[in-house]
Amino acid sequence: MIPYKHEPFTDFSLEENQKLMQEGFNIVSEYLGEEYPLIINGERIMTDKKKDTYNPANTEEVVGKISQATQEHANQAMEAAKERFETWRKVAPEVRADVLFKAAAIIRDRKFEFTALLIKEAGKPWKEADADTAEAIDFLEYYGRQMLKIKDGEPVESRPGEYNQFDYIPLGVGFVVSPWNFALAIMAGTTAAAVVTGNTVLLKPSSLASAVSYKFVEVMEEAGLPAGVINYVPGSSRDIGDYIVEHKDTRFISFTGSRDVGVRIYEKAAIVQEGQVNLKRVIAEMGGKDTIVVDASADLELAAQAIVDSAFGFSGQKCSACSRVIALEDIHDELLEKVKEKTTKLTVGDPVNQSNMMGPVIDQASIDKIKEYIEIGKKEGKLEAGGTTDENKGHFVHPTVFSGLKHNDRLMQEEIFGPVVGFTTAKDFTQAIEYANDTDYGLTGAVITKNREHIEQAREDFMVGNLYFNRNCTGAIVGYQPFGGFKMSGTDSKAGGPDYLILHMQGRTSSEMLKRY
Ligand SMILES: NC(=O)c1ccc[n+]([C@@H]2O[C@H](COP(=O)([O-])OP(=O)(O)OC[C@H]3O[C@@H](n4cnc5c(N)ncnc54)[C@H](O)[C@@H]3O)[C@@H](O)[C@H]2O)c1
Ligand SMILES: N[C@@H](CCC=O)C(=O)O
Repeated sequence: MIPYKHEPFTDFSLEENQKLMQEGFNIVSEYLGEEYPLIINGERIMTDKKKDTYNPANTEEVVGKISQATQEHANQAMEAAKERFETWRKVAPEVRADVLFKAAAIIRDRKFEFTALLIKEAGKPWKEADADTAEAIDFLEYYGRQMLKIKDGEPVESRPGEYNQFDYIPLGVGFVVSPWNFALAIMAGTTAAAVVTGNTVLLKPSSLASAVSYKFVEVMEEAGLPAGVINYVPGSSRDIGDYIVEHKDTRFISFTGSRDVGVRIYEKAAIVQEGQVNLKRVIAEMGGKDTIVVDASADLELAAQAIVDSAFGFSGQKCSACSRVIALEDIHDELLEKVKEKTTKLTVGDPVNQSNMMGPVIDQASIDKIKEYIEIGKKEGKLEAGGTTDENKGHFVHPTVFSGLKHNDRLMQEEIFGPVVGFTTAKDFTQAIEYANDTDYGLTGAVITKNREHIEQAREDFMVGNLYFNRNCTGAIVGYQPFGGFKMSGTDSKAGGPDYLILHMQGRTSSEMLKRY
C-alpha cells in the first residue's frame, strides 16, 4: 500500500492544464441539461417530478434535471439498503477499501471533467473547483487506508484461558445529507466513510448541485460497489428529509449543512419511533462564524492576504470562511488599508473564465440574504469596500468589507455565507481571544502573529475545532488537518481524521473461554 499523500492541486498557469480544463468543459457541455434518475438498488427510476440545477453564473443554463424522490421511493430505498446491509457488512474490509481506491483512480482520470462540472453547477472558480475534486479523491484514498487500519479492532488483554477481542462493526442503514458548497468532496467523503465501514446508505444531495453527486454514484458503481449500497434519492427536504430522519430503520444520519437544519435533524433523530430498536446516531457538521485575529507583531502583508483569501475564496461560501477580523488597535488601520487594497483588485465574473478570481453566489435566496446583511452592516459599521451586486445574468456579489463593528454586532455573530467580512478592534491579545470566542460557533480560526506566547495562549484558549497560525482559516487537507468544529458548528467530529470512521461503527467485545468444551 502506497502511503497516503494528498492529491496535488493543478497548476493552471501551465498551458497544458488549461487545455485539459477546456476538454473538461467540452465533456460537460455534452451532457448539460440532461435528465437524471434516482438510483434504488441499482435500478434507474426517472420520476415525472424534476428539479433543475442551474449555473449560478448564468441562470438560464440548466445543468441537470433531477428526478425527485417521494416517500414511497424512500421506503423502497430503505428496504433495498436494509437487505443489502446483510451482505455488505460481511464483505471483507479490504474489498470495501478497494472500491474506494478504484473510485479515486476513476475520478483522478476524469479530474478535469468533475472540476468543470463543479464550475458549472456550483459556480466555483477553477482553483476552488480543482480543490473540491482533489478533496474527493483524498477522502476516498484516506478512508480506504483508515479502514485497513481499524479492520481488526484494537488489542485488548486476555486472562489465561480466555480470548478477548474488541472490534468495530458497522451500524446499519445511514442517511447521508450533503451541502451544495462542496458538492463533490463532502458528499463523496461522507458517503465513502459510511460505506467503507460496511454500512449501506440513502444519499440525499443538495438540490442546488445534484448532478455531480449522480456522477459520483456512477463512479462508485464502476468501481465495483454492489447495487443497494448507495441508494441515490435526491428530493425535497419537505417531502423526504424529515421522513427519512424519522424512519424507524434509519440507524445513523451523517449531515453537513447549516446550523438550523442540523439542529432540527438532531432533535428529530432523538425521538424514538414506534418499532425503532436503536437510538440514532447523528454526525452533524454545521456552520461557522470564523475569526482571524491579528496582533501587533504580525506580518501585515501576510495577514491581509490571509484575510482576503479566507473571506473571499469561493465568495465566502465556506463554513470555514473568515467573516470576522479582530485586529489589535495599534495595527488596525494599516491592516484595514491593506485588505481594502487587495479586495478592490479582485475580479468577479463567470468562473468559466480562469481570470475571474470570484464567481457567483449559489442562488437568489443567498444573494437576497447577503444583501440584507450588507444593509445591516451599513447600520452597524462603516462600508469600506464592495457592498454591491450584479444580478443581470447570475448571482454576483462584490467582495465587501466593513469596519467599525462591535464584536457582538449581528454582522459579527450570524453566518452570512457570502463575501462579507467585518473588522473590529481589541485592546490586547487576551481581549482579542475573548472576542474571537464570543460566538455560538467554533469551527475555524486563525492567529497572525510572530509572538510565541500568543501562539501558545491561543492554542489553550481559542475554542475552535481548526486553529491555524500565520495562514488562512480555510483549506483543510484530508489526513493533514482533520476538519470539524465545536459548539454550534457540529458534533465535534473530524472529517478526514483518524477517528472519523469509527463514528460510523460500534465497538463489539467478544470473549471466548478456551479449553472448556
Ligand atoms: N462544518 C462543515 O464541515 C460544513 C461544510 C460545508 C457546509 N457547511 C455549512 O452548510 C451550510 C451551507 O450548505 P447548505 O446551504 O446546503 O445547507 P442546508 O442546511 O440548507 O442544507 C444542507 C442539506 O440538508 C438538506 N436538508 C434541508 N432540510 C432538511 C431536512 N429537514 N431533512 C433532511 N435534510 C434536509 C438540504 O437539502 C441539503 O442537502 C452553511 O451553513 C455551511 O457553514 C458546514
Ligand atoms: N473543509 C473546508 C471547508 C468546508 C466547509 O464549507 C475548509 O477547510 O475550508
